Amino acid sequence: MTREPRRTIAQHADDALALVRPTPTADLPLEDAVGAVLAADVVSTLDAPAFDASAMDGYAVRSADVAGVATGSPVVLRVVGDVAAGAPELDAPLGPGEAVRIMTGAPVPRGGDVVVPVERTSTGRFTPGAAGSGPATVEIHDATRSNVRARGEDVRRGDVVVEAGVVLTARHVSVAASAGHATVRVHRAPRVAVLSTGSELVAPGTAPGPGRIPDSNSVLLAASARAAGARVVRRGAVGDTAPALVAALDDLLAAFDGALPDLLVSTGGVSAGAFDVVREVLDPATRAGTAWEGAVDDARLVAVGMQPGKPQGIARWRGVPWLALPGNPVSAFVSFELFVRPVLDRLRGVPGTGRSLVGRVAGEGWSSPSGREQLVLVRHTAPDGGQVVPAGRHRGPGSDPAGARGSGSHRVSALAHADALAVVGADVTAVEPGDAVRVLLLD
Ligand SMILES: Nc1nc2c(c(=O)[nH]1)N[C@H]1C(S)=C(S)[C@@H](COP(=O)(O)OP(=O)(O)OC[C@H]3O[C@@H](n4cnc5c(N)ncnc54)[C@H](O)[C@@H]3O)O[C@H]1N2
Ligand code: MOO
Repeated sequence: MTREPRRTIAQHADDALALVRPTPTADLPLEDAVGAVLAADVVSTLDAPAFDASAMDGYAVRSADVAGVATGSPVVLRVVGDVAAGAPELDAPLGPGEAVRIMTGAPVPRGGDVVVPVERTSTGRFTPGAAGSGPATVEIHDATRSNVRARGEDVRRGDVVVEAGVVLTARHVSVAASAGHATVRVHRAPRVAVLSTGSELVAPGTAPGPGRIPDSNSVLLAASARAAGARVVRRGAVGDTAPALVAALDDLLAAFDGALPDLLVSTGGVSAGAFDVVREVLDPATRAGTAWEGAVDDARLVAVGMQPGKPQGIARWRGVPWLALPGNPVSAFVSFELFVRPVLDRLRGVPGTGRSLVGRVAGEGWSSPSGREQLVLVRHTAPDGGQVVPAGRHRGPGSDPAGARGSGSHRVSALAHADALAVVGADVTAVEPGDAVRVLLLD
């Protein structure tokens, strides 16, 4: 067997990122683009507001005519017309002593520069459905606010209103609509094929039988990738034989309507066991002379200086990037967060590299392996943050994340209990209560 090179988390993450490039771009209708990453700035084709618009239902007037209102002198103006939202601007400018009935969002006539809300006039209120009718004159009671929204005061034609690289939400696509667009240019959703290996695995919901357990990792990885914007095909529980794995990988290459996936993600079978089938397929010593020897390129089985998640595989299967994660559920989760998520982000066009760590304080101590970075599922002790403690249903002696009984990478309950992932430096052997810790906040 080939000796494993030792890599840091950062080095392995870089190796994984180097496998992929952003997906091609296409124009998508606005509603279909939510969740995708914007590939080109959205530039407004319109001014917003598009014209000087009324902010109130009321009367458009000339400020010169209503200057006396503030000093208590009554002002009576002639009502010369109506302008509703959606109507073109009136042809004639507003003359001295004139007012027009105007509705919210309607263009203010030339010459008019103040809109007096109807309730601040002698009219009191307009009657719905009675457009165009009303008293021939109006007395203005208050004209302290202009209530005119100036053309272009929010957005000017040519302004960038949404920047490339954002994960589009409903808010962003509504702004694109306001800016005159029906479509936006986005990166195609990454196509991700997920499979889990292990003859002990049964489909979720199936009674396991002796020695067998539910396949939770393929659910974890498929759901995580989908939530990260990918189109996912999941293949659960491939048995621990090389031909079964080879057949499953080839099936997955054809699972996206004839298009190749952008990424294969597997769990299990990468460590030192006699049935570690991913290792068997990737290791040059065991794949030499097999029918699938030529399918594997750039394969590396590495020991990453981390706990959990040490054994990792990376390769191309018939040219398709493949990240082979370890099988322990917490190891699979941590591996997704540290290696798969950044790859998905690069595929879907997110600029930069990932989420930043935030500072917290340990509410309890725990031990940490020397020479390896430690990833610990933790939970905040109060909703407002501050202290974190290791997560998991059965805590207390024996639940130390790096204690005598191993890293706890089998403790699935912690996945549901945690709200953050603490990252402890490789040189730290014990975290004491009150120590500063860096955490990734989990969604
Ligand atoms: N002699 C050594 N043994 C092990 C080493 C080592 O360095 N030397 N590394 C350990 C570490 S660390 C890890 S992590 C695991 C990784 O092993 P594999 O990737 O080969 O994973 P498996 O052996 O297939 O499974 C490990 C464990 O996880 C359970 N599992 C697997 N797949 C799933 C799934 N889809 N859903 C739920 N649970 C799953 C599996 O039943 C095992 O209990 O190796 C250590 N051993
Ligand atoms: O690295 Mo293993 O992932 O410690 O359990």
